Amino acid sequence: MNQNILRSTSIALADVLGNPGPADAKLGKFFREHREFGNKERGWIAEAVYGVLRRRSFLAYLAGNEDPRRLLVAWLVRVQGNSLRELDELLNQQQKEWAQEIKAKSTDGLSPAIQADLPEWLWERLESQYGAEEALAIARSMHKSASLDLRVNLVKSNRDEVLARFNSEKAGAEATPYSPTGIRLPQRMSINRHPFFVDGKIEVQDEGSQLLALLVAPKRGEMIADFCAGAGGKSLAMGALMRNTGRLYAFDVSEKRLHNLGQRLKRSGLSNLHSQVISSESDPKLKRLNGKFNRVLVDAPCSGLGTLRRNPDLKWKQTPNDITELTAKQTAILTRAAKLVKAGGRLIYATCSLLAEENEQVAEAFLAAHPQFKLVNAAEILAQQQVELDTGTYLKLLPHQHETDGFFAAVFELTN
Ligand SMILES: C[S@@+](CC[C@H](N)C(=O)[O-])C[C@H]1O[C@@H](n2cnc3c(N)ncnc32)[C@H](O)[C@@H]1O
Repeated sequence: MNQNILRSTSIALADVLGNPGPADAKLGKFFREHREFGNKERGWIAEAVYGVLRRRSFLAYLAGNEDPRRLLVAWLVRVQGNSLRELDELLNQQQKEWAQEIKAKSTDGLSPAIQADLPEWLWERLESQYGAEEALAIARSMHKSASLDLRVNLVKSNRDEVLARFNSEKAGAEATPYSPTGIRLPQRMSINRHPFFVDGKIEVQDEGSQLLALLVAPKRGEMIADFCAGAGGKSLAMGALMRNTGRLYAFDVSEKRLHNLGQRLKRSGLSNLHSQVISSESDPKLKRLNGKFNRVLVDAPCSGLGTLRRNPDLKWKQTPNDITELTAKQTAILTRAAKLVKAGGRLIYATCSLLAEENEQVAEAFLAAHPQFKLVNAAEILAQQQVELDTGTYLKLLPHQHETDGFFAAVFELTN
């Protein structure tokens, strides 16, 4: 790597820090506009940009400000632990002086929010919810990048076949600890051209997300709705659990996301999945489906704070006001989706948030307003699915404990 790469990285970082929009989309655009970089250089730039986003407040403290170049120098010296000699080719004279100054800076007495690398409001919420020690452990576990988890598509393959193939390629693949269909690769690698991916034998899916599909526990021949299907990660997992029988409706307000689901559907070999764009949760199209479903999954739009290993920019973008708006939306979607459930059927509410406001509080308010639904123990359902994981009545996955993204889920059953 050379000074030119560092200059380009600081341009990409300035865009990600200074403008609205998701970091991955901005970085994608940057690479499309800078085709001169090869795979190795792109990897380096992405790692540096994400590395800074994960430790932004710690690095800003060390750098003295948020100048992207100073943040990058601080990341190289204090997070990556590079010596000044190792950085000789990469830094210009002025940057070498910054590096020296940053290396010598004491970090004694840093505030907990800076240690956790969270905005103050978010640190306060996590601390009051989990206690200081666990909140810090959760936050720190998200300073690292996530492993690459794959889901084996049981309609086309099995876990042994996929494990054997990746291990013959020396990819260091392992079975995931909880999901019976999961495989974990230690390194992020480009999987899109892998023959098993092209053939639809595998999908990229975090183990936590796979567990949510198992928690829905759809059976062969049933009517299932995925109310917020997005690009269909959980729809595809559920369709495979149903062994391509029954009927699975994938709803979403985003035509673009459902279009992406369509692309993945072709590879999956599933024919039991029907996607439908809705205008909102109160789309009149839904009326004819009231009381028809054995299972309805609401994988609600949320703050995404459980996915900070992948999307570290979210912690700097969300505001307390966003959380208030999201909880109102989550409640409205859950309330409407509940009408689709048939007697004896189940409604599953899920988020990838860590905040009680979006999780337990939404679930409790729903139960209070809908006495015809009762809460079902998530650990018991998972045990029936051969998954040994007991996080209590609710499913609560935390990155520092389960090495998955942070997820919450509550299962409600409509009494006969
Ligand atoms: C957490 S994402 C879903 C992820 C998806 N289930 C998966 O596993 O890949 C939430 C989704 O809710 C959708 N959404 C937002 N408002 C909605 C609404 N009122 N009704 C249905 N879907 C909605 C968003 O477009 C987004 O795709």
